[in-house]
Amino acid sequence: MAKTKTAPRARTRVAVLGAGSWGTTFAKILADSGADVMLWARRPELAREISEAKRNSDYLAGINLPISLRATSRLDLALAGAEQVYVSVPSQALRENLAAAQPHLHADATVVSLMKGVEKGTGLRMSEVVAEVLRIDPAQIAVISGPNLALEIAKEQPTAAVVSSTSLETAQAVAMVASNPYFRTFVNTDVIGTEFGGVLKNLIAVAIGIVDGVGYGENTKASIITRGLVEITDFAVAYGAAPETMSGLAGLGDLIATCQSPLSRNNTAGRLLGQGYSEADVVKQMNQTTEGLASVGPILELARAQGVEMPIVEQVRQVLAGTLDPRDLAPHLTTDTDEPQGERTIDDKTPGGGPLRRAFQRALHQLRHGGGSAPRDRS
Ligand SMILES: NC(=O)C1=CN([C@@H]2O[C@H](COP(=O)(O)OP(=O)(O)OC[C@H]3O[C@@H](n4cnc5c(N)ncnc54)[C@H](O)[C@@H]3O)[C@@H](O)[C@H]2O)C=CC1
Ligand SMILES: O=C(CO)COP(=O)(O)O
Repeated sequence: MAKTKTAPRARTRVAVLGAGSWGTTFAKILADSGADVMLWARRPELAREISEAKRNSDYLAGINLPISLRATSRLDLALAGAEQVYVSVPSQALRENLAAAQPHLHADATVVSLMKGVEKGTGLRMSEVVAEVLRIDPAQIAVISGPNLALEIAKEQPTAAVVSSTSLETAQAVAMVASNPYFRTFVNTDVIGTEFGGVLKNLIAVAIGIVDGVGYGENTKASIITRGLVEITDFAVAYGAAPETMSGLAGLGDLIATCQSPLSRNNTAGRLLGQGYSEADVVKQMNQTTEGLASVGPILELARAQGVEMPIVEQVRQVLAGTLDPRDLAPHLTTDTDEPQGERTIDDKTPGGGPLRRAFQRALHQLRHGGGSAPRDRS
């Protein structure tokens, strides 16, 4: 019997906007996953180096890029026929880049944010900026986040990430195109949690860098990471995230990677602050995007709006402003208000409330006001 020939599956045409360390690495992930990728670089000389030498010596020194990867400095060429558009520019530059891209974008294209920041001034998440500028169906928008230090992935070290969209179908379509033997993608529909996980871990990584720069050791760092996870979970849950997302790859996973690695720019910036450099000096020294520095202000404003306390992020703000000595940054286990302190002194795995937590708070309140002993950490 003659074998039926199956036609080879057409390669999905995708564009990646931004040829910095993550944009270039993601273009490699997509090309290695079998997609037909066009990478947009702002500078024509960088686009030429990527297309001709298959190198990006400014951002990914020593990495050989896939032969099939092409780059251009023309947005119209990058976007022509692209079914999926992955965006990896600094968060504060997203709006202007989207406005430039819009006339060349296919009406049905899926737009995928790879970014981990919020917009100053509006406090919007990147998917919200995409929705506001492009006015497309939310089902056309996805975000990708997780423990994804670019250089490790460019070296093809096995990594997992989360693709999130309010449409599971969209998340799955993106995950299909962005999966290969070294890059495994999981899907969810919790865009808020997935995005905030990436934004908030940067702030805790800056705090970790600061105490590292001061010379404090593992106890301090583990305390900050643990308390930081509670803090960022409280924040994200207050904005509608699922708590499980914060203990998954896009929350805890990314928090661990970013807080542990000297490859992290947020961690590095924090270390310089801890060594006594001012914010202005640090910004001058970092020649790559350091989202955490720009996110501190908007995140604290959003936290205030929901009544969420973020003592560690607040201390980072004070170090940046030069009003707190980096040596005084500590996992904030006490507060300076007269309020009952149950909310902040319970080491609770269910941030955001629950009957058990409320009962515990009542007991703590009684103890405190009835002259009993100090609250104990339950962990
Ligand atoms: N590098 C990493 O390991 C990862 C980065 N991300 C996120 O990806 C986003 C981009 O980060 P990276 O690629 O690392 O940054 P980068 O600093 O390496 O590259 C940024 C790119 O954006 C371009 N760009 C376009 N418009 C710009 C403008 N107006 N101002 C400045 N640059 C402009 C730059 O030319 C450059 O190619 C950030 O939100 C970051 O948090 C997410 C996961 C991993
Ligand atoms: O998001 C990242 C890892 O998941 C990269 O972190 P940095 O932006 O601090 O380098």
